[in-house]
Amino acid sequence: MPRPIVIAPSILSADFASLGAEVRAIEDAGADWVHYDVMDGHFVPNLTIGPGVAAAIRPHVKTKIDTHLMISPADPYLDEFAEAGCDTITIHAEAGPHLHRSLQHIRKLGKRAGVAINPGTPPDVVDYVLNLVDLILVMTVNPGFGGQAFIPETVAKIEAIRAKVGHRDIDIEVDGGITPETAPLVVAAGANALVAGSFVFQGGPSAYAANIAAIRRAAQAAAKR
Ligand SMILES: O=C(CO)[C@H](O)[C@H](O)COP(=O)(O)O
Ligand SMILES: [Fe+2]
Repeated sequence: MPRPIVIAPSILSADFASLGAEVRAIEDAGADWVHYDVMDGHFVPNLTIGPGVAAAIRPHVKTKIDTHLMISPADPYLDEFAEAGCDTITIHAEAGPHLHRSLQHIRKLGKRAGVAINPGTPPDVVDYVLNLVDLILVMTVNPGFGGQAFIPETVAKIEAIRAKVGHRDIDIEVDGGITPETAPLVVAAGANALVAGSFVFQGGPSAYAANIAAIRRAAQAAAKR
């Protein structure tokens, strides 16, 4: 069975002064997961939020917190993100020397384990951890900021990852520059989980449902082909 299409709005583009209300609004508008971006000013050139804010929004989230750790090292913080109530914890393959050990640790914490790969990273880094991952995040921009343009060369890499994953129970997620125009490209290449920040949050809460629906429609049309 193919994995269902998932739309995961990135709260990087939400109003940080009202995160609880923003999370409730995107879920009411049809979000499948809440994508939670953690940046350390070291692995990526930007700083965002940590496990404390994840714990604060947890009571407002009915779906899943899909955590994208853009931090190095990640290992010292995995327990804290698990305790905060994150459901999926995704680490970057480039962020540490012990990808296998880090993924084992996330699984031991009882969480879904994800591995993310930057646009310049070859797909082969996932070859020997396929049995340890629930999600592979193919970055479609260089991580660090919302609102960047989709990098078209990443489409071939999504295809390569889909060929490796086959019908395993693993989500293939994309993140960066996802809109109704780019969604069909990534879904046709094999992605099923689509993160979108600036597109979903544009226009404020009254526009969230239409924005999510526009991406979902474009993705589902491509999935049927
Ligand atoms: O991980 C990220 C950036 O590193 C964000 O999830 C991503 O940027 C989403 O934002 P947008 O849809 O605006 O590109
Ligand atoms: Fe992200």
